[in-house]
Amino acid sequence: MHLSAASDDVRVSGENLTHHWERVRDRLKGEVGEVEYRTWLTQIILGPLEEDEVTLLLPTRFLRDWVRGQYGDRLQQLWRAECPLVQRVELQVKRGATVPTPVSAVTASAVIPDEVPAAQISTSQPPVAEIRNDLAAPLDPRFTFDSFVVGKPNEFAYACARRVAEKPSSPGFNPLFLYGGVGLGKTHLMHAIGSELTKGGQVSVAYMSAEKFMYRFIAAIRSQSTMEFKEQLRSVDVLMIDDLQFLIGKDNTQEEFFHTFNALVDAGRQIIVSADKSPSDLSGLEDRLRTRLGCGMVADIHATTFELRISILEAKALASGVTVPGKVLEFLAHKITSNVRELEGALNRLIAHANLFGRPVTLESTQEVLHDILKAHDRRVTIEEIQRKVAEHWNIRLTDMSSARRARAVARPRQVAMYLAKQLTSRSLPEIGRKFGNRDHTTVMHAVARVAEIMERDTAFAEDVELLRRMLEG
Ligand SMILES: Nc1ncnc2c1ncn2[C@@H]1O[C@H](COP(=O)(O)OP(=O)(O)OP(=O)(O)O)[C@@H](O)[C@H]1O
Repeated sequence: MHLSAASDDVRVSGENLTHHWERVRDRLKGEVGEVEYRTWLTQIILGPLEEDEVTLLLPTRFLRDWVRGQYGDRLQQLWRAECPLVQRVELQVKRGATVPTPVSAVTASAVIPDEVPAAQISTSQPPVAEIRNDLAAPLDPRFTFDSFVVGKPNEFAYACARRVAEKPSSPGFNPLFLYGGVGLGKTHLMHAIGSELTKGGQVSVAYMSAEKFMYRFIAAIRSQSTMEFKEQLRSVDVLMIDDLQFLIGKDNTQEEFFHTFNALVDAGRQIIVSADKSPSDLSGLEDRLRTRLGCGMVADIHATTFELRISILEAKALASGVTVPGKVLEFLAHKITSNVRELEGALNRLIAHANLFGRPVTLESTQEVLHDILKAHDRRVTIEEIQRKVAEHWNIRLTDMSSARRARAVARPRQVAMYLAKQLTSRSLPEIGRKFGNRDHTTVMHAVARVAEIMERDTAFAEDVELLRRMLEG
């Protein structure tokens, strides 16, 4: 019954009830302040009074929970004080509830969208963190915990991610802040958490890059649908924002993110953020945001070790079904140390090549196929290193690299060292000559030509030189 009598002798008319509600609202507004009121409370619509219970309607489940959690008790007290017939306040979701008046140029949205049924919010297979209007990006089904190779540099971040996936919003783990250099697995771990959480279809997850967050926010301002945007974000169970460093210098977006962040954490939802630096090092982000970002669990992913790179390569090679010799994996792990993305890219190219041409992967084919990548990764080799390696290889004294001795057992390795110095460093012939006991540049020129010539006809010698080159380049 709409606006029924609360007791036999005292009745509350619809008009009176509205009047009481206005007074309750005004008092609340006075208590919480204009901004807070505009953000959360303008959307409450007065519903029916039944017995001693007044119903207040909100357009979404999220808002209902929020208002109940933050203002529920206070609303009840104010109602009781205003109208003694009202003893209880019931907060309900009303589909299609509209805001009576636009709130402001930026936050106004004449129509608040219907509450999204849980089934619609949660994802289907393959897991897609989609919530209405493509707000979030899809999760990559390849990025799972199973496909993530764990080693010393990432074991802590992995353990934290696992923990959040098992028990979101646990105290001490909210927010989860993952940070580390480029291509080290932050996005992979976030998607893995998302996929795990959406498996049961009960949890809604929104994943997006900080950049997308900003563009969506700007678009919402332009189309005057900021409120809808806020609502969408604030209705998820888990919000994941990747590459937060993008928000540095974007003050308005930071502000919006800060409010969303607070609203979600205060409502017991999980936030997961990734960045290239720790919260304290993200100078350019507002202090209050940095403080809040750092107050959950902060986990860094360190640069990979040789062992981790080998394990990752082994796992990816195995999954591809192509046999990649251990020597090739070691070679790649030595050469490509920057990040996992590049390592993976190199391996993928080898695998694609092997599949395309039906040829086995060898060290030689690897060097050929990855010529450009390897070149870019050539590390700076010094002439001293070359001399040391070559002397060790032919078992001669290091001092013989610059001595005047001309015996072939000494002269040939010295020539090889000069040849490699020319090939692997950017030093000029005179500079190389100086490092080899102040020899003339023509001596170096002669050595380079001589070594190349012998390599042409002596395969064993050529292999020796190639091996030395690979070791030095590694
Ligand atoms: N430990 C790992 N095991 C398996 N694959 C990994 C691992 N670390 C990274 N990768 C892979 O490396 C690639 C790059 O990882 P990802 O995109 O997660 O890096 P990121 O840290 O988010 O980088 P960016 O800073 O550029 O956003 C992905 O294909 C990912 O699957």
